[in-house]
Amino acid sequence: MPAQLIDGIALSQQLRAEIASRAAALTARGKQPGLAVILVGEDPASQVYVRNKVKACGDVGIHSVLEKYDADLTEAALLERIAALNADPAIHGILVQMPLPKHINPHKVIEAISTSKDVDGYSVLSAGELMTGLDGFRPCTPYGCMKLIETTGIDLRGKHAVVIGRSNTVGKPMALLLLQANATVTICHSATPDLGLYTRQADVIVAAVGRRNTLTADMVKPGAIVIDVGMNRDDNGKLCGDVDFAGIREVAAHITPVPGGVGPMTITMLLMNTIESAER
Ligand SMILES: Nc1nc2c(c(=O)[nH]1)N[C@@H](CN(C=O)c1ccc(C(=O)N[C@@H](CCC(=O)O)C(=O)O)cc1)CN2
Repeated sequence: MPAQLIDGIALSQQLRAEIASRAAALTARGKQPGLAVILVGEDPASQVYVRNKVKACGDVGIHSVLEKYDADLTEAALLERIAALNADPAIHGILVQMPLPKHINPHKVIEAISTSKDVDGYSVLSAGELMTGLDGFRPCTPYGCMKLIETTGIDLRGKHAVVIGRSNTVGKPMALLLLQANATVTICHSATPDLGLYTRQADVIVAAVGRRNTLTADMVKPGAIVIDVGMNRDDNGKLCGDVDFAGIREVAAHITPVPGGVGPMTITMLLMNTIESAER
């Protein structure tokens, strides 16, 4: 039997309905949640993402402020804007769309955002909170992956999870969230020899490498859960993930599609973090 699809669009709709009612409750108490979205430069994909974020905010009753700047904005000017937003009581979350132009240091920018408004969960303090099990903001993509895994109803306690990728924004926080859920976690990466040796033992595989066909059917244990974080283009320019979806669908028990899997959840969990910030 082919694997069941884990539908990120359907789950997003469900969670966004919950977010909308929490936003309405806050607004009724005179505290409408607010998100500031900052875009520097003209990267076409980033323009789409910020537009979608602003629209998503409107749909769930979160007040949003979109600040768009030319690519030659100075780092100092950006830091000044962030300082002003940190002090703005109507703003509960600040998001700076990545990537930034080369002359701006993304680490400096992320660290300038107040931890209490770091709804991307990218700062060193937020990472430390996740690492130590404190109640901070979880980075949106791995947070969304956990919600997708939850829909399978499978308890992760004692399961073997393999994360492919070690980025600060996906791979590392993903591994920590799986660990928090009591999975036994292995992190594989570009220097791992014989990736299949590890993935064939996994009950859950999260692929976040940014290279298509990294995971093929022969590398997956029958009945596994496969979460595909990749966003690549195939030879025909069509969006595809990191895994051979058609092949793995015949082996796995649950799999996320690309598009329509992890991607929509990234924006939904940003909304969730913004609500959580306003509720704190
Ligand atoms: N500050 C941030 N910058 C970036 C983040 C982030 O979480 N915070 N993530 C990515 C881009 N991103 C959101 O910003 C994002 C990427 C993809 C999707 C999505 O819904 N993808 C769709 C497909 C879209 C398409 O057809 O092109 C899907 O997978 O179904 C949402 C958000 C980098 N920067």
